[in-house]
Order: sequence, then C-alpha cells, then structure tokens
Amino acid sequence: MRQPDKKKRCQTNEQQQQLEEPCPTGAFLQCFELILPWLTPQELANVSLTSKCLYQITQSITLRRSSDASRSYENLPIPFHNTVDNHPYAYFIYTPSQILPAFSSQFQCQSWGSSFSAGSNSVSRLFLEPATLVDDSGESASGCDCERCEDQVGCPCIGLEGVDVASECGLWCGCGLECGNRLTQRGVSIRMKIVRDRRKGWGLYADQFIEKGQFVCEYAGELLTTKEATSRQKMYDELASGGHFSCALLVIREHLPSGKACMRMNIDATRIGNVTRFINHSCDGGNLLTKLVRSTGALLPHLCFFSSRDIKENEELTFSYGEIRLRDERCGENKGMEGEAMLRGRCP
Ligand SMILES: C[S@@+](CC[C@H](N)C(=O)[O-])C[C@H]1O[C@@H](n2cnc3c(N)ncnc32)[C@H](O)[C@@H]1O
Repeated sequence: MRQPDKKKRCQTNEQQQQLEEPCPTGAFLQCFELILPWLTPQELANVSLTSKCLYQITQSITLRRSSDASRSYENLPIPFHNTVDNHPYAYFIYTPSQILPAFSSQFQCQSWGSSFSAGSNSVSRLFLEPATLVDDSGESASGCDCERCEDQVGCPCIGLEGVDVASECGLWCGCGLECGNRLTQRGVSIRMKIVRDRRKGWGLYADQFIEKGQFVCEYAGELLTTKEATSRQKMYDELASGGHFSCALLVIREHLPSGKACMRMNIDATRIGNVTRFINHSCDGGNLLTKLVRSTGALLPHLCFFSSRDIKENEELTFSYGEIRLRDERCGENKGMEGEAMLRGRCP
C-alpha cells in the first residue's frame, strides 16, 4: 500500500487542526455573520474550507440565500428549489425596480443571507422612481389629488395614454402606496418559486393559483442606453459561446401614439435584476403578457408582467421572448411575437 508523503501528512494535520478550532462566540461571531453575507458563492466556498465553524456559518448563509432570492426586498419570500443538480441558488444583485446606470455603478456587491438583515431591506418603491417629467417652468409635473383613485371617471391618472401604455398614479399624486391605481408599485404579491430544470436552468413558477389578468411582477434591471446595450450584448455573446451563461437583456420598443416614432428601452437584469430574470421563453406565447405601465409624471414606463390566462399552482411562468436568435432551435418554426419585446436567448 502507498504511504502519503511527509509533506502531505503535515498539511493534512494542519487542516485538521484548523477544522477543529473552537467556534468564535459573541462579537467575533457577529463579525463573521456581518461580513460573510457580502461574499460571492465562490468566496464563501473558499472560506468554508478554513474551519469547521466557518463551514457551519457559510452553510446557514447558503440556506438563507436559497430560501429567498429577493433578499427581503419583496413582500413575500421567493425560494429556490433544486432536485436536479447541486446549485443551491443563483447569484445576482437584487433590485425590486428598474434602476438607472448612475445608480447601478454603486451596486458592486450586496449582502445576502445575513441573519441580521431579514426584513430590513424593505424599501419604499416610490423612492426608487428614477426620472420624472418637468413642465415648462422646470417644476415636476403634478399628479392627481383624488380622494378615491379607483373611481375610473374622477382620477385623471387612469387611462391617460390609451391601451398600449397603462398609467398609474405617480410620485406627485396625493394618494399613498395603498391606492388602487398603484397596482404595479407594491412589488410581488403572488407566491412564486424558482425551480431548476436540467435543460432550461432556473425557471420561475407559480406557487399559488393566479387568476387571468393579475399583475405578476415588474421586469426590473439596469436601464441602458442602446449603445451600452449593444456593447453588453456583444460581451454576453462571447461569454455564452464558452457555455453555461444565460443573459437577461430585454429590449422593448414603445410605439408613440403618432405611430411615426418609437421609443426603445433596454433593461438588463443579468447582473442586477429581480425574479423576472428567471422567466424562460415559451414558443406558444406562454402564460404571461407584458404591458408598459407609466406613473404620472415619470419619464420612463415600467415593463410589467400580467397573467394572460388562469395559471395553476406549480405551473411554470413563461412568455415569448419575441425575436430571439435561437428561435429555430427551441421552437422549430417562427412563433415569436415579432418586435414587441426581445430577450436574447443564449446570446449565441
Ligand atoms: C432570462 S434567462 C432565464 C433564466 C435562465 N433559465 C437561468 O437559469 O438563469 C434566459 C436564458 O434561459 C435559457 N432559456 C430560456 N428559455 C428557454 C427554453 N425554452 N429552453 C431552453 N433554455 C431556455 C437560455 O439559456 C436563456 O439564455
């Protein structure tokens, strides 16, 4: 039988010793609990090898991460479920609403899985409204002063822009977040889960029955200029050619009422996004539809998902990515919703 060489034996003893060191308590433990949640999965895995105690702490962080992808930014936890391989969760930076690049550069990392942070991430969604319209005098466009915005006749913020773009009360309206005409501003109010599939990777699933027409979630991520989106797409294409990379860069074109011009929005949820970044493509249109929703006074609309039919509990939530380059590979023939929304597939 081969004997391990002396050097190897020494290293093994040293590692053994580290693994058996007593666990820190009190302030030390608190320090670890505060610092470790900032680490990436790879960094966390490296730390977990250094001592038995750190292994235990990293395990509990992993458990907390997999129990809520939203890091308490949403009203309900959105857990990961994986029975096909050993990925406990997907790593990305969470934002409950779209953000401008000026803010996204501040998000280099985010604490996730701390035992101290539960619930403390709840932020006012109104606060996240990125850019507002101003009138000729440079003042912010004013909102409504309704007593009951649900009243379809009375509130000027309802249905301002016809059927293509829905409108809601905005930052300068007198009503609060509980107003019935702020449906998409309160975040996730439907139970969902993120389930791993061997072929598609992660996917978003309903964890309750969803009635036709219900608001599901906003597509949140970084708002990019077309130049930046084109450059990122090129980078994602290169990364994807190496395999095992999925991007979530969505391009939306809003046709202006004149029909002569169109506004293009690029939302990238690849690095910073919310749970909608897990919605997979469906060749038959899926069970979700997209709608642009603009708050009164806001410059840019938000892209929101609504259920296009009744959805059963445990059903996967999908929509048509539209004009995707891998359409032929996934769907056979062209069944995309040409030009309405485009989410590049595996960025080939
Ligand atoms: C926005 S992400 C969706 C979440 C992704 N499955 C993940 O694991 O992060 C888009 C990527 O998911 C995969 N995908 C989406 N729909 C698919 C489908 N119908 N079949 C296979 N893969 C799909 C592709 O890799 C695509 O680039």
